[in-house]
Amino acid sequence: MGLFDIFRRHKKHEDSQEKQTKELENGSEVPAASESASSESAVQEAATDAEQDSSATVESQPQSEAVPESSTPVSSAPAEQNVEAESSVEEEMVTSQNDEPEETSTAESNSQVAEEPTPAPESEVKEETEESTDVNTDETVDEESTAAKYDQGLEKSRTGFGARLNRFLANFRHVDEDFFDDLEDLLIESDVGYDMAMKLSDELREEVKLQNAKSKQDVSNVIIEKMVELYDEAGKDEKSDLNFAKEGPTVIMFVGVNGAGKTTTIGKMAALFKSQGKKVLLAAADTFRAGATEQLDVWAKRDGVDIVTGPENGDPAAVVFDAVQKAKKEDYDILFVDTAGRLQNKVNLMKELAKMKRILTREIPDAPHEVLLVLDATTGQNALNQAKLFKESTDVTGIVLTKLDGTARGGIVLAIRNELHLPVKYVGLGEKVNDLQKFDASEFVYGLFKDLVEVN
Ligand SMILES: Nc1nc2c(ncn2[C@@H]2O[C@H](COP(=O)(O)OP(=O)(O)OP(=O)(O)O)[C@@H](O)[C@H]2O)c(=O)[nH]1
Repeated sequence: MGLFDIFRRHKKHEDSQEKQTKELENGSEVPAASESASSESAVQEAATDAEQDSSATVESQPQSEAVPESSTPVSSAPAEQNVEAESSVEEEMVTSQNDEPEETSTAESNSQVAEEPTPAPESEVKEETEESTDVNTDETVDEESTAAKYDQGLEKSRTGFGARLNRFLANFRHVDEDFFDDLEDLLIESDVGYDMAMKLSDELREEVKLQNAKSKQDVSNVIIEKMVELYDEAGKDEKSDLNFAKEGPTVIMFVGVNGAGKTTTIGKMAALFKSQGKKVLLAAADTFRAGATEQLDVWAKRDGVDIVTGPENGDPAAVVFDAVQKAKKEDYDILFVDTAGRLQNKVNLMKELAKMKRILTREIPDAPHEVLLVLDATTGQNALNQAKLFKESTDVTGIVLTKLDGTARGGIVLAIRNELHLPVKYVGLGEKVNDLQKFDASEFVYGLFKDLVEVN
């Protein structure tokens, strides 16, 4: 199954680093290790700079809003606005004029005014110049920094869930019923979920007997091995890679409750794809939460990507309409759509998301290519309950699990897979722009349990 391969790989790497450090202490040359360490710290510094820069960008926001309104429609080539020459961030701003983005699908055509696919409402399009790419866009995620990110981001869970399991195993005397009762409690308290905890404990009863595991190390290895096996099993048909359009723009919609980290995730993901040379457009379709558009706009400036915004409390579908038209006409590779996270009224949420999806599908038949649900890992069972509601409201295709660095109970990844059957595609391991990582189950297991598993 290869679980212990990653532990072996990391051990080999650590051993070789240790060897190099020793050699360095003894005065011999050590180029590779020191280089990788400094490149890692350079990325860290860049990210810190970005954090600092972001406040400056926020302050420059009013300036951008003072740009005169234009009547140039989005559908035409963007009209140039004479923005300050030294403003490297915002080169063009186009204001389009129609009122509602009607979204007359064939099914609805009787009840709706015929569609006029002219530019939508008061949406604004802000475009970034190449020079505006000021921070963090050249980050590439190599294997080593991925491992380091998981290592740092999961520290809290490792010293929470991992260490508790470690203590539990250090103190057990017999693998008896009490042992399994206590293990179930520990797993549930670590957000693994009730069903998963029961399943795990049932299977462990058999496995421990089968492998005749008695020592702490044997039992520990069996538990972790079984966790990974059940995790793999629960998601064998899941695809954790993002689904990209075969041609034309890839549209990724983000849903989730306020505060889960949607805006931050979009900002981080836009930086990541821009750094890979993709042409990225953001649609600020969360027009209901005060400040949501401005927050996304700050990310657009930081990342040096274009954004389509609408007025506060305006129709979010109008923004989506403008954005998808623009993405198509101007050959964007990726369109990220931020949506409002109102769960108070499931029917409204469902209608709102369905309306946006209809607009997208009408413009690009296989869009949206992904509907990513952003969940806050620190909210445990609540996050799972929210996920169930969103799943009932729209076709969610994957999860972005944010703030994993902020929870001491990383078991939620197992619960998501077992209860929701949705792939975790990305994880947030910190607040910095490069702390968003593609989900890697092996790195996750290693980051959580590296102190428990011993390999030769
Ligand atoms: N530590 C940590 N903080 C995060 C992560 N993702 C987001 N955050 C923080 O969580 C807070 C809320 O995230 P936002 O993106 O602002 O979420 P929001 O705008 O309140 O709500 P939505 O965008 O509607 O989800 C911000 O302070 C983010 O910096 C993460 O992976 N780790």
